Amino acid sequence: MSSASRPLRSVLYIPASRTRALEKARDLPADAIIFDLEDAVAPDEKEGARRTLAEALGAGGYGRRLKIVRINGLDTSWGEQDARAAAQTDADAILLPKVNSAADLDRLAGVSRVKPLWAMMETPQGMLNAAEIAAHPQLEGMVMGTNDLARDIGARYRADRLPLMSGLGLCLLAAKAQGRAILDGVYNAFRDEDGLKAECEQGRDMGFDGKTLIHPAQIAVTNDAFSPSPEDVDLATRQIAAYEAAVAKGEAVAVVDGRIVENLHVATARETLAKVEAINSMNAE
Ligand SMILES: CC(C)(COP(=O)(O)OP(=O)(O)OC[C@H]1O[C@@H](n2cnc3c(N)ncnc32)[C@H](O)[C@@H]1OP(=O)(O)O)[C@@H](O)C(=O)NCCC(=O)NCCSC(=O)C[C@H](O)C(=O)O
Ligand SMILES: [Mg+2]
Repeated sequence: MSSASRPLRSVLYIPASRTRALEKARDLPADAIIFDLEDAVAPDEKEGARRTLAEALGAGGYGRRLKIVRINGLDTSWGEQDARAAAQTDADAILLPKVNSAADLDRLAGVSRVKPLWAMMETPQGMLNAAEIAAHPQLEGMVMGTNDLARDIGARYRADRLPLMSGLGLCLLAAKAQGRAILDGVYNAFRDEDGLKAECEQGRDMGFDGKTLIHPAQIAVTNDAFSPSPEDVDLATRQIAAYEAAVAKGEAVAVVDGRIVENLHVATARETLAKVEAINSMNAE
């Protein structure tokens, strides 16, 4: 199953050096996992984390969740070995941090041709080159790195994320133009449920497929925010029925709840129902 047809609402980072967290994740209801060899792992632990991760993936137990390995940058002493090691596991994709251009992905593709690639979008140069990065033939998805981005542009934290909006928007447009998945950045205050909920809803409304997370306590809120609500399902069902009735009468437009429904709205409604089906099918496992 490709990542396009599976839910990506909640995507949990797990430091690859934390054996207990790697074990715990097998039973967590996150849609996908990013096994992190980069920022969550201290320099002294990098080599050990690579081995620990290979063992954890070898042991399996992560079900149908998308499994992504975030390697260290290829300009570090660990990056190339990380990429080679990740290529030998059953991970679904390799995530390259701090991607500045499509050439960075070419370099990773040279080391690992076998796995789909994901790109961390978290540098000013990366924002400006988002279109060429999204168009890379081996790329499957993008992940916003809002901590690095905020640092690089000198932005302060704001609940409305105004300073980050141009970067988020550029990457969203680039990903959507190429049909790639795109995930929102992390919410650092992992015990603040209300703040997380607000940021999830903002990302969802912008068009992100899901949100990256740092702690298991963030999964339920995020799954809820990125799942179609019962009201969404009800509306979608009524829109499809009304439109089909209109078409049967030779008309191209229906009206539901005082709003027009055309073929494009019906396409969205069908996608909503398909998303619910994909979520139910994943939950059934
Ligand atoms: C933030 C943490 C350091 C907190 O860890 P801890 O103090 O251990 O939390 P808890 O005691 O509340 O943990 C409770 C149980 O949950 C497990 N746990 C904790 N975190 C995870 C996790 N991420 N995945 C799976 N399981 C997890 C603990 O083992 C406890 O289990 P149990 O023993 O059974 O009770 C910690 O959460 C953490 O390290 N989080 C990940 C941080 C991380 O990955 N950072 C890098 C990614 S963010 C980033 O780099 C974004 C981007 O690049 C950017 O620029 O923005
Ligand atoms: Mg980062």
